[in-house]
Amino acid sequence: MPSHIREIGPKIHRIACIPGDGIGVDITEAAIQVLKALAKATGTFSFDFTTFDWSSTNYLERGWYMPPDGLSQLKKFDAIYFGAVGWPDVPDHISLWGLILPIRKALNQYVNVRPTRILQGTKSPLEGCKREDLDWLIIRENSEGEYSGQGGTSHEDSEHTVATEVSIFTRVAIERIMHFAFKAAQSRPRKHLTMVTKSNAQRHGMVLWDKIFYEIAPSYPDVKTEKMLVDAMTVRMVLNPKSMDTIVATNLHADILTDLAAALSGSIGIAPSSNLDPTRKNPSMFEPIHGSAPDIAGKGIANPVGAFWSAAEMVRWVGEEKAADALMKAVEAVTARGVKTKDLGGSEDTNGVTEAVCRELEAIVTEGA
Ligand SMILES: NC(=O)c1ccc[n+]([C@@H]2O[C@H](COP(=O)([O-])OP(=O)(O)OC[C@H]3O[C@@H](n4cnc5c(N)ncnc54)[C@H](O)[C@@H]3O)[C@@H](O)[C@H]2O)c1
Ligand SMILES: O=C(O)[C@H](O)[C@@H](O)C(=O)O
Ligand SMILES: [K+]
Ligand SMILES: [Mn+2]
Repeated sequence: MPSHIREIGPKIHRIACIPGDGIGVDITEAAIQVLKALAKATGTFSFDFTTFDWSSTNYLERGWYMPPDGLSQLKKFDAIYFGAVGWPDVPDHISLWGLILPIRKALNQYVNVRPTRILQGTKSPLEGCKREDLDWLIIRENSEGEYSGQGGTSHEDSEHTVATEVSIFTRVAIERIMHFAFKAAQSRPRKHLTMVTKSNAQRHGMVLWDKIFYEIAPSYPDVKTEKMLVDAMTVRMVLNPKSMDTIVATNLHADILTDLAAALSGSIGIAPSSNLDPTRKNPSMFEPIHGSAPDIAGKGIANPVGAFWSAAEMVRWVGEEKAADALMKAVEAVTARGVKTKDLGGSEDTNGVTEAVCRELEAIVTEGA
C-alpha cells in the first residue's frame, strides 16, 4: 500500500500463535476463541492469527522445533501467543532449548512479568488470606543468570563425568531489569520493591546483583526497598503475603517463586506471564506460566484462566487498554459466579469456562459502550 494512503477500517493486530504441546494446545485454542469474541464485541480492532505447528511431536518427526528462519518469521508479528512446550518423550532440556528459550533470548524479551492476585470467587489455600492480602507483581530476569546455557559435560558416561552449569550475571542485564522493576513498583500504589537474592552463598553474580540494585535505588526515591534471601522469601510468601508488593528476582528464583505464588493465589492454572522486549524492537510473547501438564492433557479440563489473563496482557501491550480491562472483567465475572475448573474447586471443563467468558464479554462491552 503506498504510504500516502491511510489504512481504513479497524486496526489489525498480527499475532503468531505457538500452541506447542499438551494443554498448551487446549488453552491456546481457548485464548484465540476468547480474543476473537473480544474483537467482535468491541468492533474497533481485529486479530490476524497465524498458527505455527512447532511442537515436540513434530520435533520427533522433523528433528527441529523451529525451522532455521523461525525467529525471523516471528519478528514480523505484533505479538506472540505461546501455549507450552515439553512432552515426556523428549528430554525437557531439548524442548525448552529448542523453542521457548531461544525465542525469549533472541527476541530480547529480557523481562518476564508475572502478576499474582486472588481472583473473584476463588480462594487462597492459606487460611484467612483475603483477596486484598495477596497482590504481587513478580519481575523475572528473563535473559541470563542460571538460564545462560553456559557450561558443558566432559568424560561423559564414565565415573569421572564432570558437568558445569554456569550462571552469568552482566551489568547491562542487571541494570535493565532493576530499572524495569523500580518503574513497575513506582507505578503501583504501595511503591514497595523487594529484591530477592542468594548473595550469602553465591558470592560473585549475586553480589553484583545486589550491588546494582542499591546503586539504582536512589534514582527512585519514592520506592521503598528491601532485600530478601530466596529461602526466607518462600516462608514470607506463605506466612505474610500482605507484606509484599513488587518483587524482582533472577531467572531461576523467579521461575520457582512464581509457581509458589500461583499456588498461593489458588492455582497454577490462573497465572499469566508476559515475556517483554521493552524496547519494542521485537515482538513480545505472552503465555500462562504453567507447562504442558501431561497428567491432564487431552482431557479437556485444563484451566484456561491463566491463558485468558496472558491474552489480556497481550491485548494491553498492543495498545488496546480498554479491551484488556473488559477481558479481565469478563474472566472475573465468570469465576465470581463459580464457573471454574476442578483445580479451582469447580466442576466446569475448559470449554465451559471459555464459552462463559465469551458470553460475558459481549454483555460487558455492550454495557460499557
Ligand atoms: N513455558 C513453558 O512452556 C513451560 C512451563 C513449565 C513447564 N514446562 C514443561 O511442561 C512439562 C510439564 O511440566 P510440569 O509437570 O513440571 O509442570 P506443569 O505446569 O505442566 O504441571 C504441574 C501441575 O500443575 C497442573 N496444571 C498445570 N497447568 C494447569 C492448568 N491450566 N489447569 C489445571 N491444572 C494445571 C498439572 O496438571 C500438574 O499437575 C515439562 O516438559 C516442562 O519442561 C514448559
Ligand atoms: O522458564 C522456564 O523454566 C520454563 O519455561 C517454565 O518453567 C516457565 O516458567 O516459563
Ligand atoms: K507456558
Ligand atoms: Mn516455570
